[in-house]
Amino acid sequence: MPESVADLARGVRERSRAHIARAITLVESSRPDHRERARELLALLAPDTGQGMRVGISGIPGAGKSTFIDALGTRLIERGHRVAVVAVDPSSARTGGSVLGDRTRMAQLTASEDAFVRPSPSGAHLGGVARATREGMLVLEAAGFDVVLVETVGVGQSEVAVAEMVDTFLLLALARGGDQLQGIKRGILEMADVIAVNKADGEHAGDARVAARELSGAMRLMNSDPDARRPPVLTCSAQTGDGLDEVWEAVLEHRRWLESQGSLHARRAEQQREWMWAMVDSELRDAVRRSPRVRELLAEITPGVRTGSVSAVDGAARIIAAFGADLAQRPGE
Ligand SMILES: Nc1nc2c(ncn2[C@@H]2O[C@H](COP(=O)(O)OP(=O)(O)OP(=O)(O)O)[C@@H](O)[C@H]2O)c(=O)[nH]1
Repeated sequence: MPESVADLARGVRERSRAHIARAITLVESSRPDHRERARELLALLAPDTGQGMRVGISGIPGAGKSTFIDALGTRLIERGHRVAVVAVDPSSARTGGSVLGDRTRMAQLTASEDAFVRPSPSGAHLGGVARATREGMLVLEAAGFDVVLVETVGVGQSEVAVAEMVDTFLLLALARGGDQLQGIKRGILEMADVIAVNKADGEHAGDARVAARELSGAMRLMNSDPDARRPPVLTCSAQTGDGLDEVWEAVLEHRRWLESQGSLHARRAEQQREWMWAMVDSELRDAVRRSPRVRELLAEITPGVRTGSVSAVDGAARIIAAFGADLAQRPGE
């Protein structure tokens, strides 16, 4: 007999690590009966969510994300915070195991009672992974974690998914020889609320300062509106701890700026609305793929779509019609 959802919710609120882990496993599952229980659980926990500071942390592999999160998280715990780390890494589906949020990469945090480090959920498509991470974040907020760090790799669409679930988006950059912007996509710079050039230590300290100045200049060029907020570009060393307090102060500063404009509330309200539609998209997509008529039709038309004898437009219209026919027959589905 599985434990009741009410017991699970109580355990989460009482901060039992075993309950928290089971609750996150439940919200990560895509099985329809688990989804039903997850919805009930999230409804019970809803009054205790939302109070966390949600901070996204992005950077190309090797930028030092895990070292940074370990060091920053440890400092925040020393100041009395409780820190959760979650991740969005759809590539973990391919490797069969998650890279981000790996326990061994955040040794200090993992050992702390006031931290909870959860690897990226695995999943075939980004929408499902992002849903699971977002719901995991809500569970952790209900368990009293007041800082939630959401880690992601600095490539592709996962940054967008993370930006849509956090209050502040922090980009960790690296100083490189020559063109400092190399490897950082413009779209990611545009999403950044705070930028920190990491590994500003030893012989590289000077390079990091140059890179920070160049990035700062690039941000000015990207947005010429004199009234626009420009993300600060700082330098830090996750290894020595230099600059970490300043980076956190910049995160808090961004938060105060959002609050002063009423934008924190507006940002979250907009995220909720977009989130609702993302769920509709993802659940519809799953329902269409489960529909028996659609499955039959797919077997019939997919070879033709590949060779071009059935156009993609025509194929899509027939899939939707087949799904509609299934729905009409079984309105409860
Ligand atoms: N010198 C220096 N090295 C650092 C710093 N931060 C991280 N590193 C080193 O950089 C390497 C990559 O750091 P990680 O924290 O694993 O980087 P990551 O961005 O999580 O990288 P992936 O695991 O590939 O996603 C490790 O060898 C770290 O020891 C720093 O501030 N200074």
